Amino acid sequence: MDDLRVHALEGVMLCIPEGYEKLLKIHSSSTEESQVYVISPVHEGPLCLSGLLESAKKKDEILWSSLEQSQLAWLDLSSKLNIRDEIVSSLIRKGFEDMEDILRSVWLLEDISESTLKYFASLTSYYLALIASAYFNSNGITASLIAADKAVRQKSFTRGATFIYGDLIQPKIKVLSHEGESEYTACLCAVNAGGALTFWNNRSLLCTARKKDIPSAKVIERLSFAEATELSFFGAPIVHPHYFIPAQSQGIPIELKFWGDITSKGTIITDKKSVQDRRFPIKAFSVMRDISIINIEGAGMSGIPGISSRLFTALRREGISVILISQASSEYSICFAVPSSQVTMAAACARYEFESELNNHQIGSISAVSNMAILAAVGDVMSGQIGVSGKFFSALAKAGVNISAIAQGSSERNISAVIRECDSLKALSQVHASFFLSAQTMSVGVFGPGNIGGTFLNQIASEKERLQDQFGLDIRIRAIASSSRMLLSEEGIDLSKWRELFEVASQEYDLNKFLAHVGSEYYPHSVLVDCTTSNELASMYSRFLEKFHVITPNKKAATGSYSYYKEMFETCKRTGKRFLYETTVGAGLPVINTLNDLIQTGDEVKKIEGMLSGTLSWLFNRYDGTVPFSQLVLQAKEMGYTEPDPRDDLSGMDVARKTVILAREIGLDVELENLNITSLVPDKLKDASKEEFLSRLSEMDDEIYTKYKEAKDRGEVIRYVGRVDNGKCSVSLESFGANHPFASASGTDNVITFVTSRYVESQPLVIKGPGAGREVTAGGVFADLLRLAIYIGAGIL
Ligand SMILES: NC(=O)C1=CN([C@@H]2O[C@H](COP(=O)(O)OP(=O)(O)OC[C@H]3O[C@@H](n4cnc5c(N)ncnc54)[C@H](O)[C@@H]3O)[C@@H](O)[C@H]2O)C=CC1
Ligand SMILES: N[C@@H](CC=O)C(=O)O
Repeated sequence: MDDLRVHALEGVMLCIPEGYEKLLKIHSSSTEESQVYVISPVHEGPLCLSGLLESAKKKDEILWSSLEQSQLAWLDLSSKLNIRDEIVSSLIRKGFEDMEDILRSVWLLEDISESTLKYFASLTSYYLALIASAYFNSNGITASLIAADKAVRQKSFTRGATFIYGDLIQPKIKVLSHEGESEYTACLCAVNAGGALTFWNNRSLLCTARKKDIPSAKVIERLSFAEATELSFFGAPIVHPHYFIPAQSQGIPIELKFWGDITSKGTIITDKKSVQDRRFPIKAFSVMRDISIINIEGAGMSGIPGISSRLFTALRREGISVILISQASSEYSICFAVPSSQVTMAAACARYEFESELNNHQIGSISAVSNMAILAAVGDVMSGQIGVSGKFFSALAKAGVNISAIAQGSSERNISAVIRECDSLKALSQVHASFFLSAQTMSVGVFGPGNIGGTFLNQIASEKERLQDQFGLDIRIRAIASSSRMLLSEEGIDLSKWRELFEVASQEYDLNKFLAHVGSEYYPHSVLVDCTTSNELASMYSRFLEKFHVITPNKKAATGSYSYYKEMFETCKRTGKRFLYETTVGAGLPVINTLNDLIQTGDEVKKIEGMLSGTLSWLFNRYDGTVPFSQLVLQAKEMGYTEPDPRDDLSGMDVARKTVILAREIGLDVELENLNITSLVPDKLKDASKEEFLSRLSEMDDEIYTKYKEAKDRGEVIRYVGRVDNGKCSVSLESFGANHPFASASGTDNVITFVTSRYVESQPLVIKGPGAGREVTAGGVFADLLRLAIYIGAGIL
C-alpha cells in the first residue's frame, strides 16, 4: 500500500504549462515510490477536440483552419514546457493526420458515432499523458504511459510516474456530466495493484460549508464514505458515489485535494464511521438552491395503498429527479422537491397521474412552490444523539427562517429542511454557527453614539476579539447613526477608530437605508441598539421587532402607552425577537432581571421602593450649600449622569418613568400621565429651550437651598423616591433620617428594595450601587447584548 498512490486528475488541469509544474511538485512531495496519474479528457477550451467533429458534421469550412489551430495549440503547449523530445511532436502530428481522415468521413456522412466521439476525447487524454511523461522525463523522473484498459489489470506499477490515458473505465450507471471520469479508473487501479488514492478537483477543498457562503468554514479533515455520499449529493466537491464504489468496497481511503491549493491538507474519506467529538455532531452543512416543492393534498389519499408508488413511478417515467420526499403520517399530504427546471413537468405529470382522484376530490390540490432551497446537515455522529435535530430547528427558528418541509433518513446521518431560497444564506450561517463550526455572528446597528452609545462602542472594541476567540461570538457593529449622519460598513466598522471614521466617512442619515443595511439577509441575527433618548425611534420599536432584536437604555418605549408596551411584547412573541432594556432602571444594576427572576419563580412582589435617579442621588449627596446647586447640575451633566436634557432628571420625570417600568414589569397596567410628579424645575424654566434652561440654571438655587436647609434642620437628607405599592405608583421628593437605608446612599447610588412573599418587609431584597454613568450603563447595554447572544445560541459559558 505504501508504495503506490493513484491520482485522479481532470484533463483541464494540464492544459496550461503551470499545471505540469504543479504536478511535478506533487510528485516530488509524495512519499510513495510509484505514482500513477489517471488523466481525464479535455472537454472545453482550445485543446478540446470535439468541436472539430461538430464543424465536420455541419460541413463548416472553418473546420480546416480550426484543425490547424488545434494542432498548433497542442504543439505550443509541448514547446512551452521545453520538451525537446521529437517523438512527442511527431506523435501529436500523427494523431492529427488520423483525425483528419476521420473528420473527412464525418463530413461526408454528416454523422458522429459514439465511438468517434470517445476516440477524440481519449486522444486529448493521450496527448496530455504524452506531454506529461516527456516533461517528467526531461526533469529526471522516470515516467511511462499506459492505456486505461491495460492499466486497470496491472498488479503493479514501475517506480516513478505512470500516466494513464485513453478511454477511461466508467461505472455501469453513468452520471450526466463529465465529473468522475478519471476517479473510477483510478479506483480500479488502486484496488488491483493495492495503492492509496488521491482525487484532485478544480473546485475547492471540502469544508464544513461552502467557503463562498461562510468564509470561516473549515476544511473537513476526515469523513466516512457514508458522509461523503450524503455530501456529494448536495453538491460538495466530491464525485458521485458511483465513482468511488470500488474503493469503498475495499476500504481504500481516498484523499480529496484541491488543485487550486496543492499544499493545503485535504480531506480523508475512510470506511470508518466518524467518531468525532460528540460536541460537534455535524460534519458539514450544504445548501441546494433553485429547488421547487410540490404538495399533493387530499383526505382521499389516506390509507389508500399505492398512491406514492404511482406518483414516483410516473415521475421516474418522465425522468424527473426527486430530491426530497416528505409525507405526513396521516397520509393526508405528500410533498416532494425537484429541481426548479423540472417543476412544471413534475406538476403536470402528477396532475395527469391523479386526474380521476382530482376530479372526484379524493385529492384536493396539487400545488407547486418555487424559489426554495434545501439546507442539509450531515454527520455520522448525529445518529442516536439526542437534541441534534432540536438544535438544528430551533437555530432556524431563532434566525426567523420558516421551514416548509423536513426529511431525515432513519440512518440519522442527514437532516434536510426545505426553506425559502432567500433565507438560505442566513439559515446556513445560523446553523453553522449554532453547531460551533463558525462564530455566531450578529449584525449590530447603534443609534446615538453619545455618552452611553460611544462608551458602549469603546467597550465592544476592547472585548470583541476575546469574545470571538473565547466563545465564537462575532459582534459586528455594521452601522452607527447620530441624528444627522450615519456610518455603514459591510464587514463591520473598525471600532479602534470609529470616531475618526464617523467624522470622515459618514453619510447623511437615512433610517430606511440604515435598517436595510443592518438587517441584510446574510446575517441571521440583526440587532438595533438605541442609545438615544428619541421618542420617534422608541415609537418604531414594535415595527423594528418584526425583523430586529432591540436593546436600549432609552426609557421612552417602555413608558409609552400601555397598549404600545403590550404590542411590543406581542410582536416579540410572534417573531421570536428580543426586546432588552435592563439599563432603563438602575443603569448597569441587575434590577429588571432580578425582578423577572422573582416573578418567574413564583414569588409575589408586594412593594417596590427605590431611589431611582443616579443624578438626583449624586446631587443631594454632594450638595451642602457651599457650591451652588446649579453648578453641581452642570458637573453631573459633564460626568454623563444626567439625561441629555437635565430637566428630565430634575423634574422627577426620569424617576417616574423608571417607576412605571417596574410597575409594568410586575403586570400593572399604569400610564405615566397618571402619576403625580413633584418637580424641582421652577415653572418659569419648564418650557424654555434646553440651552436657555442651562444658562438660567442658577434661578433654581434658592428654592433648593431652602428645601435642603429645612431637611438638614430636622437632621434629615433629601431623596427622590419612586414607589409601587399595593398596585399604585407614586414618585415624591422626601427627606429621611440618618438611620434610613436611603440616607446612607453615596455618590450616584440607586437603592431599590423589593418586598415580596419571600423577602419580607423587615428584610427586603435590596439592590444598591451606581445608578448612572457612562461606563456602568454602557456595560449594562453590553450585558444585554451578551444575553441576546446566549439566547441565539452563542456558547458563552
Ligand atoms: N447617562 C446615564 O447614566 C444613563 C442613560 N440612560 C439613557 O441612555 C440614553 C442615552 O443617554 P446619553 O448617552 O447620556 O445621551 P447623549 O445625549 O450623550 O447621547 C444621545 C445621542 O443620541 C443621538 N441622537 C438623538 N436622536 C437621535 C436619532 N433620532 N437617531 C440617531 N441618533 C440620535 C445624539 O446625536 C447623541 O449622539 C438616554 O435614553 C438615557 O435615558 C440610561 C441609563 C443611564
Ligand atoms: N439620568 C439618569 C440616568 C439613568 O437612567 C439618572 O440620573 O438616573
